[in-house]
Amino acid sequence: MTINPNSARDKASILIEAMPYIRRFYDKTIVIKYGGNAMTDDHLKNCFAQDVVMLKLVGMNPVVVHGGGPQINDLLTRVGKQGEFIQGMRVTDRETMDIVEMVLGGLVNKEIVNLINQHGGRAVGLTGKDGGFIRAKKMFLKSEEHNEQIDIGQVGEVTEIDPELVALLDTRDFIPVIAPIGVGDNGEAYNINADLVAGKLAETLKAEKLVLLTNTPGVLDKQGNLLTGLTESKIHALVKDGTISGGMLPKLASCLDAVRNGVNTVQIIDGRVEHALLLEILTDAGVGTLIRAEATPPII
Ligand SMILES: Nc1ncnc2c1ncn2[C@@H]1O[C@H](COP(=O)(O)OP(=O)(O)O)[C@@H](O)[C@H]1O
Ligand SMILES: CC(=O)N[C@@H](CCC(=O)OP(=O)(O)O)C(=O)O
Repeated sequence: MTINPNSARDKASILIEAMPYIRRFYDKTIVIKYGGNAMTDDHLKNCFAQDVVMLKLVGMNPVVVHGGGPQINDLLTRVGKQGEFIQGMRVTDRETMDIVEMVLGGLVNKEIVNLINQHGGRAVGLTGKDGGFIRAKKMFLKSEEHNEQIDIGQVGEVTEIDPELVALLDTRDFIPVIAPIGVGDNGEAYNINADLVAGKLAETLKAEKLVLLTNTPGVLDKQGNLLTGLTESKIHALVKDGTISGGMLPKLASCLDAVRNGVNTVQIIDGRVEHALLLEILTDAGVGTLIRAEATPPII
């Protein structure tokens, strides 16, 4: 059927289509990871902010965790430094850490907060230092060949998230917008991959859904076809044969952690599509890659 958006009947049917989704997600927490690669142009950023406000207005509790990898790279280049990644994690020396905090906790966080507020929401920006709510410790990577530890500087892994601050904001209908910076036992700042924070936060908040917006249609096979219904064993096979690499590695690791720990649905979607978030949550047209627990039957 072709939908004519000018016809009253078709407009109504689009709205009615949203009803089961609104019912399902009403009063539920939805953690949204907004990747730096999906923050490409102003129009898309405005669409994203409108979608978040819409979800809040229909009674859901959206919590935004944002990245900003490309935006950090831009500032590093301006100060004459080159960004370096190992296994999808930025090598973070002290100077880089300062830039990460400036970009994530400052520029990117406040831009998203401002956009949501301009569209009628009430967003509040946080980093893990606020209320000390994201605790972290130093992360070491394992070298694939020699099983040795690789030190990548001030990069952290989440040890604990205190859900109270987010819950408090929720009671007053604020929308939390969270930058992935954690705080260590001695007050030191850690640069944490935003996917890892989003996954852990979804678990801690017992979110109904985790949605990750990025710059691909989802997880693709070697021919570029979209894959969905991915389970742990399928993901391991795709990592082993080199289909999955770079930034997709931490993304899928945190998706798997989230489904293992009680988040009902985890979906990677294309943030370059206008209103991708709204389409994913409120319509039958949601696309992208669904990640599911091994034993769960496919949702559709
Ligand atoms: N199998 C795959 N399917 C899709 N993307 C992949 C795959 N393997 C690696 N990637 C890379 O992962 C990137 C997404 O991760 P990342 O750059 O960290 O995005 P974000 O900033 O949204 O977190 C894609 O742009 C792509 O370059
Ligand atoms: C340790 C680490 O790699 N941290 C990331 C944090 C930002 C991020 O994750 O941004 P995206 O979601 O846009 O990739 C970084 O420094 O780029």
